[in-house]
Amino acid sequence: MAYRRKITIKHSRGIHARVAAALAYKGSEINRKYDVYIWIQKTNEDIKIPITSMVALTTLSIRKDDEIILICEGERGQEALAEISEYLLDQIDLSHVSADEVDKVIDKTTLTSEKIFESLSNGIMVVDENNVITIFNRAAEKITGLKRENMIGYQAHKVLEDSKLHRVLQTGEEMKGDRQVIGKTMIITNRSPIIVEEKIIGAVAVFQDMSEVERLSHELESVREIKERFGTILEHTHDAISMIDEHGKITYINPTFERIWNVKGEKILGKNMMDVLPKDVTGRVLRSKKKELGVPVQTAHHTKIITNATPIFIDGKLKGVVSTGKEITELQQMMKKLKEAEEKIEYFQQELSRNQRIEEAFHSIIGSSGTLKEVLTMASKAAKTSSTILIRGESGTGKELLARAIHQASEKKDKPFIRVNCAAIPENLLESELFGHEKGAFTGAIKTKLGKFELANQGTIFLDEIGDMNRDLQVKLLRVLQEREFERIGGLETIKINVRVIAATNKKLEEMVAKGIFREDLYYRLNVIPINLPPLRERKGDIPQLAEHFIEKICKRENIETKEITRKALNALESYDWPGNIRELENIIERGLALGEGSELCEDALPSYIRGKENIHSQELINLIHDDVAPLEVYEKQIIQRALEKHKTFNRAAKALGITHRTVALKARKYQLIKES
Ligand SMILES: Nc1ncnc2c1ncn2[C@@H]1O[C@H](COP(=O)(O)OP(=O)(O)OP(=O)(O)O)[C@@H](O)[C@H]1O
Repeated sequence: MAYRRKITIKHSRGIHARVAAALAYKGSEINRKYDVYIWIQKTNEDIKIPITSMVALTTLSIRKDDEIILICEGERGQEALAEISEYLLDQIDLSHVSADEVDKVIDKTTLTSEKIFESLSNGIMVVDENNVITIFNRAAEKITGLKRENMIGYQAHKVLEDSKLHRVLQTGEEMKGDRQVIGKTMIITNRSPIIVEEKIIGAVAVFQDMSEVERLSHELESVREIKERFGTILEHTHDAISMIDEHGKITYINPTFERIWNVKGEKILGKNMMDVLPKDVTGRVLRSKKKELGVPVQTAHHTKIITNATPIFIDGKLKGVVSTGKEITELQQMMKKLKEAEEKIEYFQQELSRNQRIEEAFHSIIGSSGTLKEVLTMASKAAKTSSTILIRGESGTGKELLARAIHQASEKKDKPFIRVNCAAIPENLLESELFGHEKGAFTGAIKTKLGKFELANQGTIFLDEIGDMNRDLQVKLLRVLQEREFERIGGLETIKINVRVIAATNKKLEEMVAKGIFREDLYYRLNVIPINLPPLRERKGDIPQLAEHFIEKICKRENIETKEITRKALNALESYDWPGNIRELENIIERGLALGEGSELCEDALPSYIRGKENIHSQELINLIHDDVAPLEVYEKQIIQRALEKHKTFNRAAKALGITHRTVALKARKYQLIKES
């Protein structure tokens, strides 16, 4: 029960410090006596102050004739109010109060104030009206790094350079939020005058160390920035993200989550996840406190997602669960696309390296005539397979060169390329050359020898002049082509091989087959991919390019300066028929470079039979006194031609030349001296 009473203060100086002390003393006496609690309130203010608090009473600044309300709680409040009112209205005769009692109250109040000052974390510096420091608390020492004994009793502006309290004393105006740096510390200071009875009796500065606040504000700023950034990421990611707190309440879901689960944030935020979306994994993780990764979940839309849910612990305490979910369909599509892209890349890489390999391999074959182009296209296609190839063409047309290029362009390029010239090896040795022999297999076989087929295993064997192989060997070769196996001469072991066969000939195999010289079955086995290299006379357009190529090649080899070929010389080369084909052209160029003088390869450096091809028929056949020596075939052709012109029939021409009728016929056909019917 509270009792109230309004009274007017009559004391001439209002409730000043000593009156407040006396009143506080009296108030506590009455409180005890009647077992009550008394407050004082100014009529126009809300705040009520316990009567026992001297400092608080003085802060009310109650003057003479001010109205106050006395409030008393307690059963005997009426009596207590009567006694304290009487005391107050009596004008508080201070002479009746023992100085000792008042001093006690003042002491207590002063000590309390000091304790308060000391325990404040803000620095406090008080000066009197002369700007002499009277209070400098511990926090002030700590913040400014200055010692109290060097401050108290000294004028503030003398010991603290930046102190502005003297200005406050002069103006009586407050200075708020003044920032200053003392040492390395940022300090914010509020300064106020202390005014008693309208007189400035001092000033107080309250300062606060802002370094920590600044640091915290920076930290807060960074945290805010991070929050903003993560917020943006979360809002825009394609993953469904949700968070629940430790009670299972939904605290966050992002737009993808809303879409995938067909929910609206404003409807489910704050609700329990288990109630709203029981299929979601987060509830389970909240209970188990263990993360779950890669959990397939079927959402409302029949969309399958893969969810990862992780509990969040802060200082060891479970604070909630965060989950991320990715649509499987999207994932699967991405995987599919990735796989397709990988396959494509692999394919293109293979194609690229294969094409590069083929291009490089065929780079050494010069010529751009249509016929050669066709041959190269065919050969590059054949290179991609492992089929047997039969290269046809006159001597010197580049059969071996092409065979090597095919090998280089093929998958087997890093494996051996073995060449066997079937015409150059005596018949009785060819078998052992091709298939090898065991030690003691025949006289002279002193040790086991590997054949060329074994050496070429995994690679390519080039059987040059295949038309010169005898029938027995043809059988054995046929078996290798069919079965991919053979035995060494004198050996029992069957040797398996994986070899690409490229055969070459300048012979007319079809005729040989017809005559029974060449096995038909072998012919078909070899002729899987036929490639015909045209003679040079049928692609004369390639001559300038070839000539240039050989000039460059030879000059480089001989370390001499490259020469240009004159138009006349080229004309001469182009008018010649080249029975020895490109090999012959290469030789002529080499000879011309060796014999010719000057910076150009001129017509003079060419042999006379090439220079004067137009007059060949009218020329003396062979003039060996001249330094020009042509390939044997050139002379042979001319001799046969002459003999036939003179003797008309093969028989008589043969007799005149001292060779058989058959040889004359063969040569005449070879040099196209007769019309084939
Ligand atoms: N198109 C070409 N470009 C550059 N050089 C070539 C070309 N054709 C052939 N040659 C060169 O001509 C010479 C003869 O070629 P290759 O030995 O390949 O002919 P071949 O037809 O195998 O001859 P043979 O039947 O007499 O064995 C080689 O030096 C070769 O490098």
